[in-house]
Amino acid sequence: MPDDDDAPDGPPTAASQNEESKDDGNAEEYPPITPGGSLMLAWQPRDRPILLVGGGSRMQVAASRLDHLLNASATAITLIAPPPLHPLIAHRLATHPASIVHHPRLFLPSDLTDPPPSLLLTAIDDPAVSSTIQLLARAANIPTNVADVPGLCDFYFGAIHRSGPLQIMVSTNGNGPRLAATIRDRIAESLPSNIATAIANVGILRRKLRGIAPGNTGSDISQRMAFMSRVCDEWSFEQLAGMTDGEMDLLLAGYPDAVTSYDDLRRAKVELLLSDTSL
Ligand SMILES: C[C@@]1(CC(=O)O)c2cc3[nH]c(cc4nc(cc5[nH]c(cc(n2)[C@H]1CCC(=O)O)[C@@](C)(CC(=O)O)[C@@H]5CCC(=O)O)C(CC(=O)O)=C4CCC(=O)O)c(CCC(=O)O)c3CC(=O)O
Ligand SMILES: NC(=O)C1=CN([C@@H]2O[C@H](COP(=O)(O)OP(=O)(O)OC[C@H]3O[C@@H](n4cnc5c(N)ncnc54)[C@H](O)[C@@H]3O)[C@@H](O)[C@H]2O)C=CC1
Repeated sequence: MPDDDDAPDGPPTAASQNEESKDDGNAEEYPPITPGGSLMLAWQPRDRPILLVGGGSRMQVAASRLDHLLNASATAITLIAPPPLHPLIAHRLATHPASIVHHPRLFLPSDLTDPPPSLLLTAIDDPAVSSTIQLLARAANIPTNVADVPGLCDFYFGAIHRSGPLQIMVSTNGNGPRLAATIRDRIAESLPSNIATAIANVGILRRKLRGIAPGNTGSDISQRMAFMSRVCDEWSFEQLAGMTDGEMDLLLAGYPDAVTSYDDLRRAKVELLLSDTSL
């Protein structure tokens, strides 16, 4: 009997047998698989319907979920929560009326069908109702988070740090949520202060690059990727954060071959300025 607790239940499938037969003898060269983690993604809710159930005040869980949704630009949130509402939720309803529809009542099964949400979050203090909602959602294949009940969650929330375009989520995979927040704070403290500007500038540079080299063949893409990778590796966060629009254009003038270093670019800029004034 194999003593592998992580092995999936049931007989091997055609796919798993096929995987075994593909072992080419280089197994020790490949990174090991460590099951038991989470699939961490960067979900883009956009206008897809999302259902949030609960609006309580004790631990502010629904209020925090709502803020996460709004920060992710979700625009089709339905909130099912009888009064009283947490004051932060009331404030968000007032400031984001186009993105949130509030029904001041208890959950109804029809909330899962009319329309079916792409995501369901519950933050309520009634475990029996929580598990009924989760059973209905599971039957309808709706990914669900039941705050406080890991066994009923298809996905967990994590401790999140946000700075402009940068977002970092720490998960302890259910082991220590409070520790996740502490680790998040330590990571945030260790980040350079200009990191958000550096990332935003790289975003601008990448868009400019696609403007001057819009090709979509495999080699166009590889060339753009190699150039951007070199810029990101060779320039420091500080240099990237300080990059002006004109410097970006100068840097891109070397595309696809030269990736000018920060010092060379500054020197080229001075030379350009000098030659301009000598005209
Ligand atoms: C599984 C998970 C499911 C989910 O909710 O998604 C879950 C479950 C449970 N939380 C419990 C307790 C606490 N949760 C917090 C705080 C947070 N909890 C969050 C996520 C998660 N909590 C998911 C796992 C994430 C991971 O492990 O990485 C954070 C990170 C994100 C967020 O919720 O937004 C947010 C901090 C965010 C921030 O600060 O920014 C605090 C601390 C505090 O409130 O200050 C406490 C008290 C201290 C303690 O217990 O550690 C209990 C026990 C209840 C009991 O004892 O009865 C359970 C149930 C259980 O473990 O069985
Ligand atoms: N991150 C986490 O995982 C954490 C989870 N929790 C848990 O999350 C849950 C919610 O906590 P709080 O936000 O403090 O809220 P709360 O406990 O103050 O209020 C519960 C809310 O649920 C609503 N509610 C109850 N039954 C409902 C139903 N059938 N339909 C719609 N709404 C219903 C109530 O009207 C109220 O707004 C609690 O069980 C709490 O223990 C608490 C701390 C951390």
